[in-house]
Amino acid sequence: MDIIDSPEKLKKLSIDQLNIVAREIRNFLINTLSQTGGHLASNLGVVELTLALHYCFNSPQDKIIWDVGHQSYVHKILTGRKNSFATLKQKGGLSGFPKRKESVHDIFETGHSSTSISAALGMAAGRDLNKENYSVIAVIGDGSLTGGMAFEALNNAGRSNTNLIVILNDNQMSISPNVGGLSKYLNNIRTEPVYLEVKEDIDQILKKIPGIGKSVAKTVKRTKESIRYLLVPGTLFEELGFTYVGPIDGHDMKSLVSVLKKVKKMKGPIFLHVKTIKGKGYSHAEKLPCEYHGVGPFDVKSGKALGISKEETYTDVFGKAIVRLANENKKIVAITAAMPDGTGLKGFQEKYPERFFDVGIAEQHAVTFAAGLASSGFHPVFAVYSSFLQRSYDQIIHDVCIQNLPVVFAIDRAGIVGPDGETHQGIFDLSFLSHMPNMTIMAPCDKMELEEMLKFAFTVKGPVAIRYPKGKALNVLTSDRIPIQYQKSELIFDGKDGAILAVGKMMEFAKTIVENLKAEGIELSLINPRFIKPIDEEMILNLCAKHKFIFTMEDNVITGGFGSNVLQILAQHNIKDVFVKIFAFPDQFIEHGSCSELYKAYHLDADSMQKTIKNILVEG
Ligand SMILES: Cc1ncc(C[n+]2csc(CCOP(=O)(O)OP(=O)(O)O)c2C)c(N)n1
Ligand SMILES: CC(=O)[C@@H](O)[C@H](O)COP(=O)(O)O
Ligand SMILES: [Mg+2]
Repeated sequence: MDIIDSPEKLKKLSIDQLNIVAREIRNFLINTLSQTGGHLASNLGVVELTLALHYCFNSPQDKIIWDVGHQSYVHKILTGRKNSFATLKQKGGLSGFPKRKESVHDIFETGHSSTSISAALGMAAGRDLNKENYSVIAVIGDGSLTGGMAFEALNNAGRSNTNLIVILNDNQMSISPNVGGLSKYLNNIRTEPVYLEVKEDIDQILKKIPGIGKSVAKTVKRTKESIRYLLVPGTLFEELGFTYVGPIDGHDMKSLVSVLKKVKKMKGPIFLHVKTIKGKGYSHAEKLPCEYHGVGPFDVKSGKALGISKEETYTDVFGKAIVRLANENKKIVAITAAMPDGTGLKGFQEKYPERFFDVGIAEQHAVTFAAGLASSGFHPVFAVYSSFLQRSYDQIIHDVCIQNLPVVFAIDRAGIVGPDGETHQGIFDLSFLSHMPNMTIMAPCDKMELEEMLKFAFTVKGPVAIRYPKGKALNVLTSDRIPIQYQKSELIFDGKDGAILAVGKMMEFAKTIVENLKAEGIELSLINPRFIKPIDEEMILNLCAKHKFIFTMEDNVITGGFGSNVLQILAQHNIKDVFVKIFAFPDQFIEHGSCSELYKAYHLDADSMQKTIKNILVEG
């Protein structure tokens, strides 16, 4: 394996040698990820498939697009990046997803699911327009195939007549077990794996039937079709216009290489169905693929997580609170887009299975589905990561907000998420939700407030978004708090030298800053805005009457976020004598790294902000 630092070297190996490399790669993945963490189970499942792809095709001339990209580690190893794995997902280190700046072999960047077939079809169309000749291959998991974009692309590609290869990596798992009709359909094909072999024999069989010659070609075709229907229960992909090949064993190197070589020569859109086992080769991961989907450091022998924090997270707080609320309010129903564990809905799923809906990786559908439930008298909560909610922008406006339907958006992983990087940072939700009429947006500053806000959200007669961060749930403020009132902020400290308005998680930093500066004789007011929308305008105007300096803090991009909404109020009221400093992420994509490193890098940690505030106040 050490000598394989480019696909060219791989091509010189025999099938037996490829199998040895596969074993070595598995050991490498298990040992390395046991220290760095990462998406273990998905990568263990595609070792042979990735080797066979690089063996049979010529990347980067041939384009391989990895859907989601969390399973691209083997591809990274084979394209010269093995020695960077110690830095996986760390600041300045190897990304956990395909990145064009990392390698010419990373032909298209991914992170969110279900984009690969569209991108591949676009590349194939570009190739055809340029009259070039190379293969374009989308590798998509069965979970990602449940996303709407994948269906849209299949529909488009199937009738396109272009040469395109879609490889379905079917391990029957999303992060959790895969759901839905398509998953059931694939499972039926998996259990009746006779098509590929028999299809090749059909012509032979027909030739033996007397009287069938060229003149009866139509009859032959019809007979072939009916035999095909007999053998495969539904040929969805063929009906869409693809040539379906499979299912084949994705851990049998010989079959993979032989089929890929054939597929490479075939014309038109090809759908190759490959069966794999998530976590293959590491018994703990094979047994519990969901737990080993994404891991932190772990002990290789026992499989046990190392140094895992038993501390309660905001996800846990949400998960428990929603079960309690659902107990009192039978109209509460919960929706996830394939992430019951990550969003904390597992408890709800167990307690109220009939009121729980896993719709697959289908965030757009989830929102409109919630709107439908709300229209029939239910009060849905859609628990979703901030970055994945980006998918549902129009559905939130068109299906929820315009009709002012009571849907609660429980937005987890809001703000910086850290090691997953650009595609996963939840730093846009305040901006893209703020401009939606009828939307209420709240951000709790600690765990008690998350519970209170969730309770409050179900009393609002319209859409409500509550956004909370990844990680440990804190008790930031004291327990004697004023109850939540619509559009009302909360004054925490009253000072004379300036005011800080700290949204959600930023309250942790703001409180420290206020306390530290007080010790230095600087007295600041501290406000917990609670509502980002509708914003507490009265409070802002009162602050402006009293202070010359206002500091806003948010873990969102600066464009269109909370601070920018504050400035808008000042502009509308023609207030010119108050200086507003917005602490927010700049108008750029934020790379991977630990959360604390990223806050520091963007001068949004308590120390950096304290220095900036002090400078401003001292310089006047
Ligand atoms: C739009 C979107 N929603 C949710 C996710 C979170 N997510 C990452 S991987 C994954 C499961 C993917 O399943 P599959 O494509 O079958 O890949 P496997 O891990 O089984 O190899 C999910 C839900 C995502 N990346 N993108
Ligand atoms: C690849 C992907 O999108 C998910 O697996 C994501 O990495 C999960 O993030 P959490 O670990 O925060 O649940
Ligand atoms: Mg899968």
